[in-house]
Amino acid sequence: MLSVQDVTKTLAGQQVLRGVSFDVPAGSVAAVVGPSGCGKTTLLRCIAGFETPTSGTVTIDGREVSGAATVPPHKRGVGYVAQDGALFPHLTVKGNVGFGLPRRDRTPGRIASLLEAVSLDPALASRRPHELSGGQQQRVALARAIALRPKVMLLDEPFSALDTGLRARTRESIGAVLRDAGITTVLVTHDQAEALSFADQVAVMSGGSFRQVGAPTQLYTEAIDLDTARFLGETIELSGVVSGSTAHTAFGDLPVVATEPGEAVIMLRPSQVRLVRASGAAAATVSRIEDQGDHQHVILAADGVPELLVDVPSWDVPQPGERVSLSVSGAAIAYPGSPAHA
Ligand SMILES: Nc1ncnc2c1ncn2[C@@H]1O[C@H](COP(=O)(O)OP(=O)(O)OP(=O)(O)O)[C@@H](O)[C@H]1O
Repeated sequence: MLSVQDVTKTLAGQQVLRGVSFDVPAGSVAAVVGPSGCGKTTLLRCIAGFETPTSGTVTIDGREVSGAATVPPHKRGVGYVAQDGALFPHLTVKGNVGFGLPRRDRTPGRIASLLEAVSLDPALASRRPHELSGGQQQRVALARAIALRPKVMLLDEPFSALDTGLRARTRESIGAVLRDAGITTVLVTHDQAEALSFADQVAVMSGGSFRQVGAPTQLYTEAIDLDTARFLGETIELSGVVSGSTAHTAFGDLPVVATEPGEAVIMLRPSQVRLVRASGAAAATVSRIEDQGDHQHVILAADGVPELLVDVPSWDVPQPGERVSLSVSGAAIAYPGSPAHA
């Protein structure tokens, strides 16, 4: 429904986008995640029409809006919420939210339901933007964009000014509003946990191109390379030698997704790993414990290899000197490279 094909963009002599392609099916949510400066905002601006791609095409609902012909931003059916919200300072909250709606739709009930959708107290409706916090302003900007029921919604870090609890709640309610309305959405964020929890499809961006595009679970469990795996979440990394579907490591033999035999970095997600205490085949020794409150870091040592950190719940903590082994759910993945150490 939204299709971006081989889009490049050069700005001030620098190639900011280097051939970006992805399709976002109608009514679904895609997230683009990547470090600061990798080109996320530039990609959104190309989709919105605020920038013209140097080459490549953008198609919305089967109509090419950027490429051979160029459709101006206001005729693309695209909503855009910028990082700073960009509210009209002289209008109240209800004036901002109702801006662009036909007069007959600017009813108190409609405005209140839009404010509710973004978890904003309707009592704020008569305030002006300078009387709101940054996070409240951001939510007014979201409500204003949703009000117009665009075909495509582009969200540039819209939750970044909100604190953790409010951020999760607002994200859920905005996600539900967008899905219920069948609005095709692209969210840009540098927060991988946000991307993985919000979207049907996640694109990992780096240096102006996509490294990997896929469903959240697929990316998390089958990252294409070690850097992407590290970017998407915590890793446990061991040196090992792969043979068939087993990786031989100093911490014992572990199941691994079958791959090229030989030396590799064996990567596990922390949630895959459990410590087994008092095992006859124990492979490691607990060298020390670091108290994290709700859980404990257990630092393991094995002969001649760097330490390894495994989390355990605070109510089942092994003692320093105790012998333990690793029990793994699913399989590890082997990558070329060198492991990061505890
Ligand atoms: N108008 C411009 N002229 C020249 N260079 C630009 C322009 N806009 C962006 N850039 C450069 O393009 C690169 C990508 O910028 P962009 O804002 O797209 O990144 P981003 O991934 O959205 O970053 P952030 O997460 O920090 O917002 C950066 O190196 C930036 O300096």
